[in-house]
Amino acid sequence: MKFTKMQGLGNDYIYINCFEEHLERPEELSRKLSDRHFGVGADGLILIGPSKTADFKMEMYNADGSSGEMCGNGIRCVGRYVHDRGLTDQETITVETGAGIKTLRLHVEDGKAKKATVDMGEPILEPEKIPVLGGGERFIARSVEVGGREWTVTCVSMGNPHAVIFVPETEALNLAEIGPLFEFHPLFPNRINTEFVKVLDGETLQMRVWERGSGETMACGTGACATLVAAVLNGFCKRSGTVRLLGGTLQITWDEGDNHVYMTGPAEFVFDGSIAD
Ligand SMILES: N[C@@H](CCC[C@H](N)C(=O)O)C(=O)O
Repeated sequence: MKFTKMQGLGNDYIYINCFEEHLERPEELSRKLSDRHFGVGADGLILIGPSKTADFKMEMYNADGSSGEMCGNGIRCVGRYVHDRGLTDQETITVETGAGIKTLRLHVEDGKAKKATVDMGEPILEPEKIPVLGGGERFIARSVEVGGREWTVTCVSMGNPHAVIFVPETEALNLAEIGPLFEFHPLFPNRINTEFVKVLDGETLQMRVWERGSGETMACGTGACATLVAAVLNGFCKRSGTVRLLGGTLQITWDEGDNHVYMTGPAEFVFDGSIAD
């Protein structure tokens, strides 16, 4: 079976072209191939295939085999893959995901879709839809005890669930210890992606992320969108800004007109490979 490894800001996935390949157990394959010592090494697996409702369909699996509804860095790589490998000649494409159909505008340079702007849709703020327990209209700046410490948490879904926490410093945090305590906290029935964010100024946010199912990653596109939305809701940031992650930066805008979040960032090929069995 052929595969392609790609990355968006160091958030790396193994991509399978399901127009050509047939997969039986993607959860198991994701676990096996994502292993950085015994496999190819990745944050998970992304399948690109035909859709009945959009130009393409994307399915994503985390490194532990669980599935995610949406992947912001992954969808830009899907855009680059289908464009650069000749599956489309369009520069605006639609992709069906577990969080609905997303529209991508590809930024083509020298024949390559090196960047994309993705319409990530409207953020979901109702606690029962995120989902997070606790009721109320929105889950903004609520105090939650995790690991014997009080954290101020804002929850946002970008089709997948995020808990955003504003902290004075991100570097010193031991994410390997705190991350799983949030991910498996009983407050979050579907587990959670957690972003730890330092506000640098009114349009610049610095973030580290502990991803549901993959642990700490270099970047999370949906997480960067949730972070900007949470920063606006808390009065820390303008509606358009830069999110700095370990692997690079994303430009995020929460449009006042249509209430949609727009994400712009790069997408890169790493290598092609094949798996014997
Ligand atoms: N890295 C992704 C998000 C991947 C899915 C996430 N771990 C989940 O389970 O929701 C991104 O760039 O958005």
